[in-house]
Formats: sequence, C-alpha cells, structure tokens
Amino acid sequence: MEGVDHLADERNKAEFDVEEMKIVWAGSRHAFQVSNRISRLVANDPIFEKSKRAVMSRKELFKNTLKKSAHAWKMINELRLSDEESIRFRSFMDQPGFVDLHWGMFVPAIKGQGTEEQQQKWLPLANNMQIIGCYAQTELGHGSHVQGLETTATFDPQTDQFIIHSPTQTSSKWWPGGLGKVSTHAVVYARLITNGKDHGVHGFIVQLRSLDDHSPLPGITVGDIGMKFGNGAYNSMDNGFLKFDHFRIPRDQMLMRLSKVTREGKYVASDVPRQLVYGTMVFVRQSIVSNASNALSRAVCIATRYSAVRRQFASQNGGTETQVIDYKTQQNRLFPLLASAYAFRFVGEWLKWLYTDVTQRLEASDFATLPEAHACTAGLKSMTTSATADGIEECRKLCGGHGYLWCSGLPELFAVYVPACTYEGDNVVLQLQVARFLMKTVSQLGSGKAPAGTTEYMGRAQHLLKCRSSVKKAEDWLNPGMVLEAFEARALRMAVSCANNLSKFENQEQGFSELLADLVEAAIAHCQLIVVSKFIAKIEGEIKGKGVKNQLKNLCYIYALHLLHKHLGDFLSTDSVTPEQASLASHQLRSLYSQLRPNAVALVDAFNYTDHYLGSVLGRYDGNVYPKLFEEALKDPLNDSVVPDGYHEYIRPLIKQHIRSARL
Ligand SMILES: CC/C=C\C/C=C\C/C=C\C/C=C\C/C=C\C/C=C\CC/C=C/C(=O)SCCNC(=O)CCNC(=O)[C@H](O)C(C)(C)COP(=O)(O)OP(=O)(O)OC[C@H]1O[C@@H](n2cnc3c(N)ncnc32)[C@H](O)[C@@H]1OP(=O)(O)O
Ligand SMILES: Cc1cc2nc3c(=O)[nH]c(=O)nc-3n(C[C@H](O)[C@H](O)[C@H](O)COP(=O)(O)OP(=O)(O)OC[C@H]3O[C@@H](n4cnc5c(N)ncnc54)[C@H](O)[C@@H]3O)c2cc1C
Repeated sequence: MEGVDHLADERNKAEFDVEEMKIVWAGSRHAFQVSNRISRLVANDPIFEKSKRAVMSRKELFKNTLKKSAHAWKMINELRLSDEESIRFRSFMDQPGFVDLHWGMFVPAIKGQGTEEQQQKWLPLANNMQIIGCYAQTELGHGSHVQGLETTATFDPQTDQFIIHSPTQTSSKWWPGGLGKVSTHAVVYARLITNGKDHGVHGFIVQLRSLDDHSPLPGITVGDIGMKFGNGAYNSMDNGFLKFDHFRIPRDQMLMRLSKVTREGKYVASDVPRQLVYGTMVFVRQSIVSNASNALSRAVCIATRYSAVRRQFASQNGGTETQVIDYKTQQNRLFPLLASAYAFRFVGEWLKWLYTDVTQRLEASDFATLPEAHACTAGLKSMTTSATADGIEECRKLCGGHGYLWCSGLPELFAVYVPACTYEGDNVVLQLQVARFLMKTVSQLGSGKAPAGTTEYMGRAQHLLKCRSSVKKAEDWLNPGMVLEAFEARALRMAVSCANNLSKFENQEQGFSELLADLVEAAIAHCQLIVVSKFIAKIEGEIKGKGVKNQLKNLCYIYALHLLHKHLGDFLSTDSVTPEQASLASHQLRSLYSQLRPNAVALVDAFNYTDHYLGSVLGRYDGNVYPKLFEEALKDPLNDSVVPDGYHEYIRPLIKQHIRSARL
C-alpha cells in the first residue's frame, strides 16, 4: 500500500533520539544539514535517475555518465555550491566517472607536488574544468611496485624539453580512470633521466588530447581498456591505456615541488623525503576509509530494513510468522556489520584529522610523523575495504534470494565497491607496509626512543607481554580498559612473535618473505586495535541526545567482541584471553544483540539515506517491498512483450519437434 510505513512499528521501538544520531553520523550539525539538503536536491532531479544502468549498453552508460557529469557541473555553478557541497553532490549522484579522478587525484597531485608557479598556472584551468585530468601511474607490467615503472622522461637540454616515451609494451599506462575517453591532460609518473642518469619515478603534467577536437596529440596512443566486473557498475568509468612515442613536453611541466631539473639539466633534490611523490595516494587512501563506511552502511541499511520486513516460519507459539531479523543467526551476521559501519565512520573521522595534522607538519618541514601516517592510511584503507567488500556480500546473502536481484541494489554496490580492495594499493601489499613499520618499531623498543601515536601501546611492552586479562564476568567485557588491554596484548604479542621469528634468519629480507602471511596477520591485528581504540575514544567524548551514547556503546562493544570471536585463534594462541573469558565474551555479545534489536531500524535510519541514494527495492524507507518488486520486474525489457523475441526461431521448432516425436 502506497503511503503506509511498513516499518512504523520498528521505528516506534527505538530507545534513542534518531535526529541526534543523524548528527553524530554526519560528523556535525552543519555536515548533516549539507548532506540532507544536497542528497534531496540530487534525488529530486530526473537527470540523476539510475535504475536503468544495468540494462544500458556500455556506450549508453558512458554517454549517460557524461550527461550527468555535465548537468552536475552546471548545477554546481548555477547554485554556487561550496567545495564541501560539490563533493557531497558528486557523491550522491552515485555514478563513478572521470570527474572522480579529476577532482580526487589530478587536482590534488598538482596541489601536493606542483610549485607555487605551477599551481597558479594549472589549478585555475582544472578548477574551471577547462582542462580535465587523470592520474596515470599504473602500467600494464607494474602497479604495486611503483619503483618498477618503465615509462621514461628523458631531459633534452637542447630543446629544454622532456621526452616522454613508452619503451616496451609493459610500460603502457593501463588502468587510470578518466584516461580512456575523456581526459585532456594527465599527471604521468615516469622515470626521470638526466645526463644518462635514472633518478627514479617523478610526476609530469602531460597534455594528451587536443582542446579543439579532442583527438589524441601526435605521439600519443590512448583508449579504453574494456569492460569490467558486473553490468553497469564501474563500467561508467573509462579506465584507459596510454602509450607515448617520444612525446615532448616543456621542462616546466615536471612537478617540481619536491625536486627540480635546471635549464642545464642538473637534478636538484630537495631535503624533503622522496616518498612525498606518493602523497596523492596517501590522501586518497585516507578518503577511501570514510567511503568504506558509506558503502557498508548502504548495504547494512538495505539488509536491516528488509530483515525487519521479511518473515519466514511461524513462531513457536503460532501466530504471525517470525521477522527474519529476530533469528539470532541473522543478528550474529548483521549486527556486527552495523557496528562496523559506525566504527569505520569514526576511524575515518580520526584519520582525516591525522592526515590534516601530518600535512601541516610537512609544511613546517617536520617529517617525523610521515611513516606513521603512511602506515595508518595504508593499513586502514586495506582493513576497512576488505571488511566492507565482504560485508556487502554478506548483506546480499542476508536478503536471501531477493538480495541477488539487481533491484536489491546489492549486486551493483558490490561490483562498484570490490575494486577498492585493489586500487590505491592492493590490500595485502598495503598491510605489508604496516608490517614493516611494526617490525621497525619493535626493533627500536628498548633503544630509548618511545613509540608514539598508534604504536604508543608498544612502549608498554613489559606489561603487555606478561599481563593476564582480568575479565571475570560477562559484564567485564563492557569495561573499555579490559577490552583495550586484550586487543593491545594480542597485537603486540603477534608483532613480537613475528620479530622473534625474523631474527632467526640471517638475511632479514629473506626472513620477511618467508613470514609474509604471519606479518599480514600481525598488521591486521594492529589495525583492528586502532579502530577499536578510536571507537572507545568516541564514546568517551561528549555525545548529546537521549539514549544516543548508550546505543553507540552497544555498537562499540559489539564491534570489539565480534572481532574477538572471529579472531579467537589469535587471542587464545597469544594468551591474551583464556577460553573461559572468550566464552564470557560470547555471552556478552548475545546480550548486546538483544539490546540492539529494537533499535536496529532506527540505527540505519540515522544514516539519513534517500531512497534514490540507496537504490534498493529491499531497503526502501517505507518497507513496501513486495508490490515494488513486481513493479521492477515488469520494467525489465524481457517483459516488453509477452512472447519473447526468438520464440519463432528457437522455442517453437523445439516444441513442434517434441510434439512430432510424441505422436510417433
Ligand atoms: C554505479 C555506482 C554505484 C554505487 C557506488 C557505490 C559505492 C561507491 C563507494 C565507494 C567508493 C570508494 C572510494 C572512492 C574514492 C576514491 C577512489 C576512486 C577511484 C579509484 C582510483 C584509483 C587510483 C589508483 O589506484 S592510483 C595507483 C595506486 N597505486 C598504488 O597504490 C601502488 C601501491 N604501491 C605503493 O604505494 C608503493 O610502491 C609501495 C608498495 C608502498 C612501495 O613499497 P617499496 O617499499 O618498494 O617502496 P619504496 O622503495 O618506493 O619506499 C621505501 C620506503 O618508503 C616508504 N613509503 C612507501 N610509500 C610511502 C608513502 N606513500 N608515504 C610515506 N612513506 C612511504 C616505505 O614504507 C619504505 O619505508 P622504509 O624504508 O622505512 O621501510
Ligand atoms: C577499478 C580500478 C581503478 C584504478 N584506477 C587507477 C588510476 O586511476 N590510476 C592508476 O594509476 N592506477 C589505477 N588502478 C590500478 C591499481 O592501482 C593497481 O591495479 C593496484 O595498485 C594493484 O596493482 P597491480 O594491478 O599491479 O597488482 P599486482 O601487484 O600485480 O597484484 C597481483 C597479486 O600479487 C600480490 N602481490 C604483489 N606484490 C606482492 C608482494 N610484494 N608481496 C606479496 N604479494 C604481492 C597481490 O597481493 C595480488 O594478490 C586502478 C585499478 C582498478 C582495479
């Protein structure tokens, strides 16, 4: 029935102020107001309609993306939206496209690696979209191993130019988003060569296409790399290939904030760490963590609302059938994901603070916290995207058969999201960066240099290596100190165990290679500790609104205790908890699920998503699922005619043949 709220009973059960929780979720009252206004602006504009993406051909989808992007740009200008509002606008459009790379990587790369002069020249053009750019780093042969890139940028002192060249097939750029069909320019990463000397990988601004007719400039071969996973989904993006044939650019198009090449061809390195050339990736990894909470919360919102609508089997005392959300198995799978969405939100907020802090320090030539910022952004990007991709798939299964329908919104969300485990650094490769950082920190323990920031707990090694958890009853698992100590002991003991095993090898690099799997586990334990500790810090801060803090506490302990349960092997083998304490944790977890249950729908309402953004029949705000499933089915092109195209060629002859043989 239209207009009826099928989830009203669920909403009436809530024990907290949902409006205040919306503000906590958004980060501030101002952020909530911006998101609320912009999401409705986008939802009410028919140009941003998205239900037909799966049945569009690639070309239609791509053109539709161009149309949406152009319309968005027009509206952003007409309405004079601020940067913050424009970012929200593009996010609520919910269609991957070249603009993500233009604003998300091309512009930040120039800001981070360009000199003042270069910024003054290029940023106004990019900010007005008079040029459109992408980030061309990955090649056919190398993505993870950035130092292995093969494209060359050789300085020619006679002409004061760099010659950009792709010497082999594997040196072709391959994957950059926005490159295939749209970008006029790219920040290209290539090996800088001056006077025959290779100075490693540097960034260069390169024009690729004519600004008059969009044709590739002579010496440039460029195109799209082809269809990717899923219908619709990430195929709206023109990930591209690019080959250079001795293509020339002026010397001043090398991004020279970190190092320079003089008119004479002299290479001048500045005193800043060369790793700052990777700065754009650090920035994007940081934003990917906040995005993980967006993607996971969308999936969880769909699965929670649908689990409250869906009924299967009569309850034990007869009467109406049971809502599937009341099955403990459903709660055990769903509620930790709901808690994870909140956890990733808060760790994302913290990571944004860390990133801003390290950026300010770098500007003041303080490089001390750079390794930690790199380890945190790499590790949290890896941990949150892996958990989110798995979580979206779990939400699909939580919705039973209907979750497999495109109109559930979950297949497309998964197809769009899953490459986040690979782009901006393969998740295993990134955890190995964290592991290196941890091994370095452990090796320095006792040297007088106290670990700081997220490794501060390692400075308490004497205690953490010996301590026994003092949990005696289930409620002790609601004590933040006891929870933190268990996670710290587990993370430290895993890291120290890896370090001890490494020390048995004469060759450290060989030892590292042998122990890769254990090192990744230790890195994940460290990252989980960070997320738990930032969630605890959040609930210990000031939180307004009736019952809001209580709900966040429940979510925090669900997050921590489900991790304890999932990684019980780690906790037991490191003696961080005993089997009895683990069983008390499971008991406490069940109790927390029961406390969360009446608040589940209200907790996903607090995400404040429009039906447009959710894009899911199962996750509709009003819970009116069944009639809408029919409506969606009838919209499928296969239902345009009652008798399908192909009947006369392929079905009728089969049936007639059968009838003939039956008559014989
Ligand atoms: C249809 C729509 C429907 C629905 C939509 C729904 C949902 C969408 C939801 C969410 C979307 C989510 C997110 C969107 C947001 C943005 C994404 C948008 C598009 C994606 C675009 C992707 C772009 C890319 O992928 S760009 C390419 C990225 N490439 C990589 O990341 C490469 C990975 N490799 C590396 O980073 C490095 O090479 C390395 C592995 C780290 C290097 O290792 P190595 O040790 O060999 O390196 P070096 O010798 O160079 O370094 C030695 C030394 O330096 C330290 N180091 C390394 N990196 C850094 C750094 N960045 N900062 C500081 N320090 C660094 C290293 O640790 C060593 O230190 P030590 O010597 O001390 O050991
Ligand atoms: C959708 C999408 C968008 C992208 N957009 C861009 C873009 O805009 N610009 C751009 O430049 N690039 C882009 N990329 C490329 C992306 O950054 C790379 O694919 C990514 O960094 C992984 O590198 P790779 O493909 O070389 O993987 P590989 O390194 O070849 O990984 C293959 C396997 O080897 C393993 N492996 C690799 N090295 C190690 C190691 N040292 N130890 C243990 N295991 C290892 C990995 O874990 C993985 O299992 C994009 C990729 C995708 C999928």
